[in-house]
Amino acid sequence: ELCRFCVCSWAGAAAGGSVQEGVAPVVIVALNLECFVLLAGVWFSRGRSGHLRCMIQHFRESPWLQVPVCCVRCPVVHGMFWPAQMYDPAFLSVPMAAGPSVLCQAVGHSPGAAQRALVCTGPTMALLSAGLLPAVLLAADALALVLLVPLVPLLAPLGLVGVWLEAALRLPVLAVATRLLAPRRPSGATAAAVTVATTPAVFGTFQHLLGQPGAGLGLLATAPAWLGVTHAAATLALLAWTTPPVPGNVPETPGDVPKAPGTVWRTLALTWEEWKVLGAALLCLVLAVVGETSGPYVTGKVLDAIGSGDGLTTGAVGMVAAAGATSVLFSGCRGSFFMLLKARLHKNLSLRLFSHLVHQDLDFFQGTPAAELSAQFSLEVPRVCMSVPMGANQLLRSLVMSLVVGTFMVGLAPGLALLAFLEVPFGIAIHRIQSARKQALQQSMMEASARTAAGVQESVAAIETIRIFSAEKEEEEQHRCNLAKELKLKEQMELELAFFTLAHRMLQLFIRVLVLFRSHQQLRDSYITPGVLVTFLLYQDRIGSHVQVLLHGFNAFLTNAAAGQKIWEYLDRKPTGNLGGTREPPELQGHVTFQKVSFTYPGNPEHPVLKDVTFEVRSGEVTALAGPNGSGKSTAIALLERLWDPGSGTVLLDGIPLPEYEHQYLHRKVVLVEQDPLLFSGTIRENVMLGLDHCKESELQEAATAAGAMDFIQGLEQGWDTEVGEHGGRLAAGERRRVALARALLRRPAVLILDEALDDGDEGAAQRWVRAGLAQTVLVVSHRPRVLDAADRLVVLEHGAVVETGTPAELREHCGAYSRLLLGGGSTGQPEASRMGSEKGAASGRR
Ligand SMILES: Nc1ncnc2c1ncn2[C@@H]1O[C@H](COP(=O)(O)OP(=O)(O)OP(=O)(O)O)[C@@H](O)[C@H]1O
Repeated sequence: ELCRFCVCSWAGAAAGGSVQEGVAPVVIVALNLECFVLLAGVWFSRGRSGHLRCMIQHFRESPWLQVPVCCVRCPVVHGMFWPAQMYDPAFLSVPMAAGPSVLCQAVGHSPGAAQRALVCTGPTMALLSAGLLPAVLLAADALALVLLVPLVPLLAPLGLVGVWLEAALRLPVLAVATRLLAPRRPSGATAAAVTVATTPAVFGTFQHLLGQPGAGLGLLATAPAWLGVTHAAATLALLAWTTPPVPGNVPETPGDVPKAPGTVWRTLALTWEEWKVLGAALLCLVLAVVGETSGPYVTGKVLDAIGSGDGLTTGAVGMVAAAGATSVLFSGCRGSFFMLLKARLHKNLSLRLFSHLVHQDLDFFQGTPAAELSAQFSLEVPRVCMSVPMGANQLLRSLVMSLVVGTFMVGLAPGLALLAFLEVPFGIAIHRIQSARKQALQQSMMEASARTAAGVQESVAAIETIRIFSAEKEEEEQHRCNLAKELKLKEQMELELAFFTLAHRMLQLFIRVLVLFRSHQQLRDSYITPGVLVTFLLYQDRIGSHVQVLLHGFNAFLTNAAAGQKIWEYLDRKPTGNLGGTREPPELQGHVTFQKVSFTYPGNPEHPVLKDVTFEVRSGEVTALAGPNGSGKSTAIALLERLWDPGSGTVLLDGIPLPEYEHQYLHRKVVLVEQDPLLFSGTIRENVMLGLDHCKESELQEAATAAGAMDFIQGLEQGWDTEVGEHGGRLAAGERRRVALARALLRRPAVLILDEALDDGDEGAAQRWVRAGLAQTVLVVSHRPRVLDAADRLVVLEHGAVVETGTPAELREHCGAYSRLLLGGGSTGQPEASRMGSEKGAASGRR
């Protein structure tokens, strides 16, 4: 906005200068130029090249005052460019009064987008509302100048100071006047008031500094022509660029810098925890800046000393060397300290996030894709941790350097400095346009790369199918096509980078020539010495690069810090489960009671999974949970493992509710072995001993023998020291299960839960373990009739409710749900034998 109004008023100011000299055509040229510069202004302020193209088309096809009327700014969906139809002449012919839905249909937007779309009303209404601000400003300014007439004799002798005082007195009048427009006060009203008030004074100051001493604009109150020209330019610009207010809920365009002050502050607070390293880095930064800035200064002094005939003294050479050495030494230390800071922050934040996440409830993990969580660790944490060290390293250094060097430059030669500073606004303009283009291209590039990567992944995953159908050629062609698209985008990016670099270099060259031209005049008139000129040119070289870093760096800092939004959200998330139990009795019987337990998964609140479930698992017995698929067996086990807490009712262990037990103690005493258990990379021994500091070899052997794992372990070449591979992938599924059983038995659990972990032929194993004291109580979940029949007691679930309990013999005799389950497939109506294989897979798959 500032750019928009600055540019508009500067063009007006330039036109005003020409009018005073009586060159009328320049006014027209200036106003036209202004329009085009403003186009560019809007282009980069919106971050959309499409906007410019759209505008130019409007320019071509309609009188330019209709531009705001024709401009429809639709929210950009998913950060894509404006739809191509936007530039379609057919779209441009849509009557503007047609309303949002017609316009948005014309550009192919959804009705939802149509509601959010910005549509101007009729041409007359738009012009009227857009014209209100300039009219109010003009009226207020005229009034202010009339009021200021009595002060002219006081202000006029003060020269430039008087001009600025006049601007300062006009400003409050203009600002108050814009308040009169409330509640329909446009967003840029203050900027417009400030620009209109200060433009003549700024322009006058430039004229004074660059021209002959004494030249420059007089008081506005004595030159009303100026008022007319400035306001005319501002009015045209405001009319052309006023867009209707943005309604709520319009998504931010990706070009906008994310506003996340919370995340920035929290990132800063995180950095503050390492204040010692940060302090050391900042100290080195200051010392390096001192070295860097004093270098050109002492060089200039040395040159002047040589020029004046004093010659090259040791002291002078020593000063130059000291400045250089200070700069080099502390720049290096500064970089190292910031790198150290980054590494420490990375460690702290990763650890904090991980420790927080592992305590979250299961519903959090079910609702958050694993890929998203791992992306936080691999991408976002490094970005956040890099933001402050990199930002401070680059931004602070460049900020301090820019301020110090800028002040030196103004002190040495104010006129030359102002000329040199012209590079800043134009540099900003080029940078904004470039980054808008880059962002859009990067987005397309990311999509193209993702497509290529997905293609490769898919081909590799489906290599057998490709071979079977001999589709290698098609896959190759597809990959070539993807790569070609990527290459094209890359080329375009490089080309644009080259173009913008060239544009920036040309700008620098142009300003450098201007400065040299002007400095030649000043040298000739003895305003400056050659030493001052050399110092000035050295400083000019530096300030340009520092301003560039500031421009790039600030955006990068905000974006990187804002990347932590999700991380802070995760860190703020409190687990709902209570893990604060303290009981750790030395002995446990392993008696489990489900008392009127009901449960519903948070992800599916409409569907109660357990309803008033009450049953017992007696100590010293093997109890089996039976029931058709989806009857709630695994859910009951999950409650016993405290993966979830019941919605109502209680699960008791030895008469004490589970939440009262200390978390780690409970999980040492209640151990679960699943159908397809997870092994960790490492040896068989390490997997069996997992989490135990030490155990006797005899205990290890006993557990492995009881689990039926001893035979296959002894058969392996490396025996206990065989590597199982990632997730135990080098072992067969049955072998993995036996290793997991050995791991469970080694701990001698109070309650051993076996979820589909027993094969046919293992049916007597659970009883043997209980008798041998390897487990006090065993709870078995199985679909295998032989395993169920071998249990001491059965609990049959159907649709989340207990329908039968008793010994297998009693239940068989009863001919109820259990018999139906064995014979007819229970409530699913499928024969049991045919369901066995598929159930195993389905059950483990869902789990
Ligand atoms: N995480 C979950 N979120 C929502 N619903 C779930 C979840 N896990 C299971 N369910 C649902 O809960 C019900 C009971 O599932 P559960 O896995 O406990 O049954 P099961 O008796 O163990 O079945 P199976 O014999 O096939 O293993 C099913 O309807 C299932 O769809």
